Amino acid sequence: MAPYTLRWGIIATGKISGQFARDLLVDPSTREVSDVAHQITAVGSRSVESAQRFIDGLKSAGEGESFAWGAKNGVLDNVKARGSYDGVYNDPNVDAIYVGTPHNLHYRNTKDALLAGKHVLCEKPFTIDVEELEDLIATAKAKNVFLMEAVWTRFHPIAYAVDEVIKSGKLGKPKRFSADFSMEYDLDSKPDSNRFVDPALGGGSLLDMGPYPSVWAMLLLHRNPHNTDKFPSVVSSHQSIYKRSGVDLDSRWIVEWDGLCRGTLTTDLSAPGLKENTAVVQCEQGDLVIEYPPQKPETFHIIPRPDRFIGSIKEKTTHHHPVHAGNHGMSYEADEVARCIRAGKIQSDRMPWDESVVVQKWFDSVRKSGDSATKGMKGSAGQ
Ligand SMILES: NC(=O)C1=CN([C@@H]2O[C@H](COP(=O)(O)OP(=O)(O)OC[C@H]3O[C@@H](n4cnc5c(N)ncnc54)[C@H](OP(=O)(O)O)[C@@H]3O)[C@@H](O)[C@H]2O)C=CC1
Ligand SMILES: O=C1OC[C@@H](O)[C@H](O)[C@H]1O
Repeated sequence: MAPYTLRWGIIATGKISGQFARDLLVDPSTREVSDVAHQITAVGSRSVESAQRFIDGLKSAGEGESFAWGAKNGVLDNVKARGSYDGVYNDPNVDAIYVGTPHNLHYRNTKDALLAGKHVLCEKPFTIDVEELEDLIATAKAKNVFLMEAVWTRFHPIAYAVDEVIKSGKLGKPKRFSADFSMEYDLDSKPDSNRFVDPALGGGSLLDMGPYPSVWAMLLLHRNPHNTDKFPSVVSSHQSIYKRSGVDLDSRWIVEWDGLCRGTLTTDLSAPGLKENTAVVQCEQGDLVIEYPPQKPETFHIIPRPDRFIGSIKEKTTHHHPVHAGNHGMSYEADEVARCIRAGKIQSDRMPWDESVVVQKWFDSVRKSGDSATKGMKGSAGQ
């Protein structure tokens, strides 16, 4: 049977939109996919020149680059450069919109696309606050269109492999959890307009990096068969402030899953991160440990408890699950969007709205309890 082909409109021509578009141009068979395929039919930017440059860049992939396949095989046939985002929302040749703008714009761009009747994949973090997110969900329901937060990591091969271990029950009940995303970003060398530095763009470590320790909290704890708490909340948090602009340099928060355990989640723009244990769940029978980087890990370990504690895991085992060669790792989430839309679904079981809401509420709590320049930032829902 011919694959179902989803026609994408890309909103914004920044760094990650480029990465997402290049992954749409990779031959799906290289990741063993034959049921869905992708086309890019429009690119929208604040300037038509930038949209055209973006398209030209995709078309001029060098021989040997994995995304050269798409240009030769029709993925960019009939693609249009648009000098406004509206031009993409209103394009009848676009089925689904990818939103790759800074955090403060996710709500406005996603809402406009949904209102135009388009399906939407919106970059993380979904919105600035949970009111915005709830409004987007209500809009997707009202328009009967698909909506998902682009948490790409959830769709990586390693995420499914970790699921299997958790669901097998061999680790037993979780006792505690920690997950971190840190990177030495050198904010001092960046201009005031940089999206990490500028509070008006939703800058700081929490909103940008917080989705990744949260991925592992959701996969290792929240979706764990031992968990019954649908609304785990933040019981304590702390933020350090980057003085020049007032954004959070680091954020730390503790979440409690009632009846299960607590987890510590951290983000940091000033330190390089933990190579071998970026996320750890300690369970009755042994530990599961995921290596850096948390947004795209390739390796996890299952580790026995320390010698003087008895557990049924007797030997350390190491498990490698890289993304397929030639693929940055974003095509898997695009495949999920295509499959859901083909099936007539408006949300994904793998990245459901209620789980985005749980995480968004953590960010709201940490932000509002802290002292950063985004503390009082209100989303624009209802305005
Ligand atoms: N999944 C992942 O791995 C990653 C996700 N991200 C997420 O993607 C989003 C974008 O990040 P990234 O691509 O790094 O950001 P960039 O700054 O590289 O790009 C953002 C783009 O948004 C558009 N834009 C519209 N209004 C503004 C504005 N006022 N200021 C700046 N840009 C504006 C611009 O495109 P134009 O001029 O064409 O309109 C710009 O190029 C964020 O939500 C981020 O968290 C980022 C990196 C990795
Ligand atoms: O989503 C992301 O993943 C990779 C990071 O380097 C980046 O800051 C972030 O936006």
